[in-house]
Amino acid sequence: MTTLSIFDAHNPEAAPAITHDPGEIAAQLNSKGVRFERWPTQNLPADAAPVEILEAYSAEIAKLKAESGFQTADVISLNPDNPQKEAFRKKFLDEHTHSEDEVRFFVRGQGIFYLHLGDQVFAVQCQKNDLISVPEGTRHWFDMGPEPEFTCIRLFTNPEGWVAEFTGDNIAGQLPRYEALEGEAV
Ligand SMILES: CSCCC(=O)C(=O)O
Ligand SMILES: [Fe+2]
Ligand code: NI
Repeated sequence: MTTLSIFDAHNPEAAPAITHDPGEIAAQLNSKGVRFERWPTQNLPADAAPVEILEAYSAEIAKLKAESGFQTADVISLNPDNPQKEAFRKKFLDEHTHSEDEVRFFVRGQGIFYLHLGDQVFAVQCQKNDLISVPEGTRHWFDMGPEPEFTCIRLFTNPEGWVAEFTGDNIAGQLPRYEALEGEAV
């Protein structure tokens, strides 16, 4: 179930405020300038090739490109049998920013986006159907967990795609990781 857990960035050990209501999650995120919507998905095989996924969602990608000026789309897809899963998980686990607006659309599985907005961290446990934006300059990180299972379409305004600037802040290490949040919020 999609879940939003809001933490106090200065008191990461305090219990978060938790909601599972998609309307409430959207309202909370929208009030911070973050887009959150639930879009229809198709049932594609877990091992579908990126080109097949981009083709299957070409209408949605065209809509997002026309609306928001996105130039590039790619696909990130992980399964628990991926021998490089630990390295992939690590790649996104530290707080970073992007110098452009980005969108993520979960067409399969789940993962947690942590958005550090002012004095709060919004941990969004995204699921299949969830579309979330990461506005330019937003401090954030992503945890796919130890047994990753997801397919995400990513949209970029930068033709080169994913470029991250790490903040050097270790806040990500102070908040509960995927394993802890998964149990707490379900
Ligand atoms: C679910 S997409 C992988 C994470 C990512 O692209 C990001 O943190 O920018
Ligand atoms: Fe990112
Ligand atoms: Ni619950």
